[in-house]
Amino acid sequence: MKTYVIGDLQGCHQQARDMVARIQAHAGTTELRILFAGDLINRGPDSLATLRYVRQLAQESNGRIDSVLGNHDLHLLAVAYGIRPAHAADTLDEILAAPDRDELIGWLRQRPLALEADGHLLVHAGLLPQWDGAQALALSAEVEQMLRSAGLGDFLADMYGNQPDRWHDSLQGADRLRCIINAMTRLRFCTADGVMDFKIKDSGTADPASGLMPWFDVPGRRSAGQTVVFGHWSALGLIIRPDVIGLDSGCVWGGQLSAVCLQDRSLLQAQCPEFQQHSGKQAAN
Ligand SMILES: Nc1ncnc2c1ncn2[C@@H]1O[C@H](COP(=O)(O)OP(=O)(O)OP(=O)(O)OP(=O)(O)OC[C@H]2O[C@@H](n3cnc4c(N)ncnc43)[C@H](O)[C@@H]2O)[C@@H](O)[C@H]1O
Repeated sequence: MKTYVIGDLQGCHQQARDMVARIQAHAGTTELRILFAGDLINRGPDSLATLRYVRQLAQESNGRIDSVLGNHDLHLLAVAYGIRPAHAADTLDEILAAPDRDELIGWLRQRPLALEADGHLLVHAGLLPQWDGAQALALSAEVEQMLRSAGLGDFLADMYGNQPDRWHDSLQGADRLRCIINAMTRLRFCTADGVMDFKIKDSGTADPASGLMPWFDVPGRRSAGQTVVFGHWSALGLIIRPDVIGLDSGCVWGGQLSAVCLQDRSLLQAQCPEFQQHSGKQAAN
């Protein structure tokens, strides 16, 4: 069995199809598992086709193809439930108007926030330093139970916000779920104590004086013994280390779509058209 993880697609349908075909060729006759790092949709040109494609792959795969949820996937749920207005930059209208919208949304809300695969832990954004892999999976399951429940609409109204910005085991209710979601789908930087920052998005580094560091560089983080695979951080770009694999190399921003084989760390990359101009580039112009 070979397991490949593909980074953030963000509605880049053709690039997704091409990457899956390359993975199939790369794996040859070996049995294959394909996981997506979340943010299947939004910002890119073809969110509807991308969501339909990944859902169909997953449904035909007998559990061997799946995706974790990203912040843009959760945003689609909130817009579809009428909780949040769409942003001007969203490219979600086709999904919202699609005849199979309910099936697509129904599939999306069944997806996990975290997955274990071949000793690796997959999550869209990050983990707080207090969590080991087992606790992260248990906390993900708490959110999944809510997303699949009849209370989803009410919860989505409570999902937004940056507080509480740190974990405590005693957190309860919407605060607890929001903290888990913010870490697993939005986190980039935090302090050594795990206080989350959501302001810095367009950089791979923070001012050292701020006390902020990438979540995966927090000394003594409890998940360090297991390789964590994540996406979300396009300004950081591809990172492959023994303890972390970061796979958002800016597909939708004119970068690459990246995929990695977890067994041997083979890297597959494809250059993508510039569907959106990123903030770093605008600042340089
Ligand atoms: N609890 C909660 N609270 C609030 N919102 C919640 C939420 N739960 C879910 N959400 C949802 O989250 C959604 C997204 O929020 P946003 O706030 O828009 O998301 P983001 O951090 O910009 O993340 P994104 O996933 O787009 O990151 P990327 O690295 O590609 O892009 C990040 C930036 O990097 C820049 N960038 C990309 N590549 C770069 C490069 N090479 N150099 C410099 N900058 C670059 C881009 O211009 C971009 O500005 C919202 O719609 C919201 O609804």
